[in-house]
Amino acid sequence: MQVIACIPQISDIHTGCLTKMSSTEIFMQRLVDSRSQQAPPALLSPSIHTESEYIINSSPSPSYSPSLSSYFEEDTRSSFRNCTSRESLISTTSEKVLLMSSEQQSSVVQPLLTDLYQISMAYAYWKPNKHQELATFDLYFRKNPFGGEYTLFAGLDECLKFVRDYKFHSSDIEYLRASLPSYIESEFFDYLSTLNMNDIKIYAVPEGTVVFPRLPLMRIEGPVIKTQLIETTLLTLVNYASLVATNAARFRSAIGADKTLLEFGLRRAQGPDGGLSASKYCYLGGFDGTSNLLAGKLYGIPVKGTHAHAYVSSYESMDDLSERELCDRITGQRRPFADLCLQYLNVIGPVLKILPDETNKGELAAFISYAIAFPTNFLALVDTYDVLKSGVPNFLAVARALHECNYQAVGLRIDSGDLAYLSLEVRAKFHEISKKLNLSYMEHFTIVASNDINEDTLVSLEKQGHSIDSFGIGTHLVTCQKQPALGCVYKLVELAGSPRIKISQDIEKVTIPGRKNLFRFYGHDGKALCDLLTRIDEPEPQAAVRMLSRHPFSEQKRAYVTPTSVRSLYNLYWADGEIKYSLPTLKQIRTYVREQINELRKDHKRDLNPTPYKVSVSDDLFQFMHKLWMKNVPIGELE
Ligand SMILES: Nc1ncnc2c1ncn2[C@@H]1O[C@H](COP(=O)(O)OP(=O)(O)OP(=O)(O)O)[C@@H](O)[C@H]1O
Ligand SMILES: O=P(O)(O)OC[C@H]1O[C@H](OP(=O)(O)OP(=O)(O)O)[C@H](O)[C@@H]1O
Ligand SMILES: O=C(O)c1cccnc1
Ligand SMILES: [Mg+2]
Repeated sequence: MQVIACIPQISDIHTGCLTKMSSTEIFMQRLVDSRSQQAPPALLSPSIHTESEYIINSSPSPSYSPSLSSYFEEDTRSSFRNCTSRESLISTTSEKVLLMSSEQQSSVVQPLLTDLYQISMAYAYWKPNKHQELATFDLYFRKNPFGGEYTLFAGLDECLKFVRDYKFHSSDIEYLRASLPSYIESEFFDYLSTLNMNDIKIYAVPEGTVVFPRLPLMRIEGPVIKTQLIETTLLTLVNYASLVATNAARFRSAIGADKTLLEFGLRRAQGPDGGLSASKYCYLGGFDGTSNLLAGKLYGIPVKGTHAHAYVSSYESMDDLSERELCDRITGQRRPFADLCLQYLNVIGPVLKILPDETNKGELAAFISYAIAFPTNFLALVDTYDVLKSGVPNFLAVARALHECNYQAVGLRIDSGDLAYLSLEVRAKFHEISKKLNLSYMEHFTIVASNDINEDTLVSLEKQGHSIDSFGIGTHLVTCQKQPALGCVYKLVELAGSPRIKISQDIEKVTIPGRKNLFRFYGHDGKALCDLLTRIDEPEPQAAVRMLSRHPFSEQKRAYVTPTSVRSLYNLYWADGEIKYSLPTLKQIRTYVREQINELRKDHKRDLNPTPYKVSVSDDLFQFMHKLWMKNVPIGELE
């Protein structure tokens, strides 16, 4: 079986258009192949063919305040206008691609993507006919990641697609028959082969909601065999998604709303599926784009990119240039572009106080060649030899020559050295040149920085002062360097109408029993005050009504709270075999994430020792839980 994410795509952004038929057919064929001959009916339904054409254009907005206007809606701007707008910096030229409907799920997400013990338990539930007993499970985590005090809930959309498409295929059943002990009754496998998730219910907080430890992010109700069987897959869909989305949001908070953040992590991610998920959920968490083309195609994320050192070092001298001319954008006249670049290097050198002879001519040739290939999107990687003595003067010479041919360069990327210092020095040189040449836009060329950037680097760069417009971030973002896993768990809280509790010596690990509701209280400033869990049949808390909220475990920790407004956090997302709630697009979730983070008080978000947010329980739930706790803990005997 092949994971869709591994499959080489039929075109990349630089090589032109995909044709509608071929991409659909090939994509479909791969989906089918990858599910061992049988594609699930949902994947073969005609709806998958309803894809529409989009233009991959410049990004919608480099800022952190994207409007709902789609990246793909800005489809009519000319290349030249793209290149002059700051929004389009380092984006690719306009290319037509087909955006696949994101209705489908990576084929790796399927019922066998689970732990053996789920199937073992399923059989053990089924054999004594216990499997239809109604169970409730809570999915939650116990500690916020990265030393922070909030987490973004992500992955819900994928969980819902998973339960929607849940079906063991004949090869899965064959595999299970061959793998499990031979005395397992054959009827169990027959039962599994007809199993679907139509009679379970999933309540959840909306995807993108800011959440906290111990809050059930999802409440799953239904026959115990089914609700148990989906544990591992739901956890794997939520854990990394929420972790990396939270990481992205923290990077965003560190650098502010006005900088462009690009995810460059595919090469460093934990495998192809990890790379694809990283691109998706970093965008959700507040990044502006990705270098990952497949993520762009599948999820409609803006794709952006520059070039690598290999390209620069592939040229040794000006003699390597096989093409030296460029057509003027307006007149169409052929211009001696390489000669113009050399000429302008002689003008720029003295202004920057460098000897034109000293810049690396292989680098200059590479820049010239790249500018001829992408005259409207020229962005040069300037640190292959020496940023200030070679890369920047060469870049500026080419930019000036482009101007002569009625194009505007976009900017440059720095991938080593002291990024704060270099960016300020480079900006100062832009300033000098723009004054000298009387070309004011040159002062505002984009400076992209990359190279092992993490959250602390961003915080530090902000403190030092810098002139970077855009950050390309890979390794530390997608691998979640500071904390590589979120510990979401899935715990039974009720069976056959009776509450269940899991006791632990570690008080934080004791589960909160029974079916519960979840409310967020807001203060008069519109900021979130605290969250409150109640028993399922308690009356809903009301705005302006004072009520007692209690710490779930510490008896003495309690407070009266009078919320200005109250929000019920759960929606019923899955019931009667269908997704009940119209799911927002990735872009809408991204906007919601920003609103959610704005609802949090600053002190919960600061990078050093943030204030913990209060997650409380109602008095009723507190009493209920502690009674059950007492009942379940045996009294010790001292001798
Ligand atoms: N001004 C700065 N403040 C804090 N961290 C910075 C700053 N500039 C760069 N960094 C970070 O410092 C690290 C520098 O990496 P490293 O020591 O490997 O140097 P380098 O510039 O990549 O060296 P080389 O040119 O040899 O590859 C990177 O993680 C980078 O993100
Ligand atoms: O640094 P990251 O945050 O992971 O971002 C992605 C990196 O990937 C690229 O180069 P690569 O690391 O492959 O090679 P290089 O370090 O030698 O440039 C790019 O130049 C960045 O440095
Ligand atoms: O486009 C880039 O500059 C890029 C893409 C991936 C990794 N590093 C850099
Ligand atoms: Mg690197």
